Amino acid sequence: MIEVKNLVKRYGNHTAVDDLSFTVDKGQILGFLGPNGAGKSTTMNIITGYISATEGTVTVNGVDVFEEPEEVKKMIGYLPEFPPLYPDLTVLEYLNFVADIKKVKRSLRKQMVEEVMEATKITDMRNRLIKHLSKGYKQRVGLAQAIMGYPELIILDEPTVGLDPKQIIEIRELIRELSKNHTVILSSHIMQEVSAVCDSVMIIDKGKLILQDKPENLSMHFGSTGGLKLVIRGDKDSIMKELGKIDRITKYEENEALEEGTINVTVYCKEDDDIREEVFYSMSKNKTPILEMQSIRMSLEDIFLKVTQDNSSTDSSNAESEEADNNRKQPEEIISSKGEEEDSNAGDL
Ligand SMILES: Nc1ncnc2c1ncn2[C@@H]1O[C@H](COP(=O)(O)OP(=O)(O)OP(=O)(O)O)[C@@H](O)[C@H]1O
Repeated sequence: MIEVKNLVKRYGNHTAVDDLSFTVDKGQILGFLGPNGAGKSTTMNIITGYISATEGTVTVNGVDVFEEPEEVKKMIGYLPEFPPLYPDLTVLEYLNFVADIKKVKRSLRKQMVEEVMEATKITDMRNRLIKHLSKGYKQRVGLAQAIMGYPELIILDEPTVGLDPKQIIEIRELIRELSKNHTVILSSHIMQEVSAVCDSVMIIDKGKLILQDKPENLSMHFGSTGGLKLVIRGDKDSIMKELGKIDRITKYEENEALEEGTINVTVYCKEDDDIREEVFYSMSKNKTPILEMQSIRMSLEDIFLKVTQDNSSTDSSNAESEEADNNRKQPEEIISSKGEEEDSNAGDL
């Protein structure tokens, strides 16, 4: 469905997106995860045709974003970080306006507006001015404009930012619902969020892809934390003496044994070391069988913290520039000029 190849975006000598390649299959929800300034919004803005790339290609259903931006835009619904809403319009007026801009056929318009309001659960708010809606409802209206015209691909930039926990759950449910008929890419800096909603997670840091996998597989890529939980049958002194001969073990922690005649012990080694085989052969030679062996894996939060910490040393390069602020357009500019305009300030950093 989407193929991003060797994408690069430079602002002067600052590289916001650095040789990024990935694919998203039809019907998938891809979570785009990374700390502030990782390059999530920039990548999304390029996919939607809102800004240009310095290098690389992006195709949606085989259509090149840079060669046929209009075609691609028809396939994409976009909820930017700051949704393009008009506070002085009612929900219904606004959605009719969006349908108009998206060139929804007149004969289909009334029904589609009703369906979209139904899907995003805002029908009851149809006659309310947008400025009088809560943040959660405004976000739903933002989602409604993104799905108007039923694009195949929906891109959501930080869709739950600033919402309270109840609203967050509701928006996540909505996103899951949407994925039944659409391919969804959503960005977030909250690990919990992407693991709760997405089929696949991509972690980016400083514009580079760190990894892409299913949420449940993420920890595997980071290996163990250097810890190995063991249940071993046999004499405690003999086991501890044997383990003591393994130089690569840096620390032991004895836990309460749950089974008679066994010991529970956690052994630690350096983070990038793997002592499983050595422990196995050592205990085998000692004739003290290992009944259980479990690597202590990083939690999703640990992984994200690791990525974030690694990134923090380069914070100065991620400082929001004046240019970035200037780049944030007013709602009407976003709707009318999305993708049609080159990021004219690029290169002046
Ligand atoms: N118009 C611009 N001019 C100069 N630098 C920019 C511009 N837009 C973005 N950047 C820089 O590019 C980098 C990536 O920014 P981007 O907004 O894509 O990150 P992000 O992952 O979406 O972050 P956040 O979670 O904070 O929104 C940052 O260092 C940012 O300051």
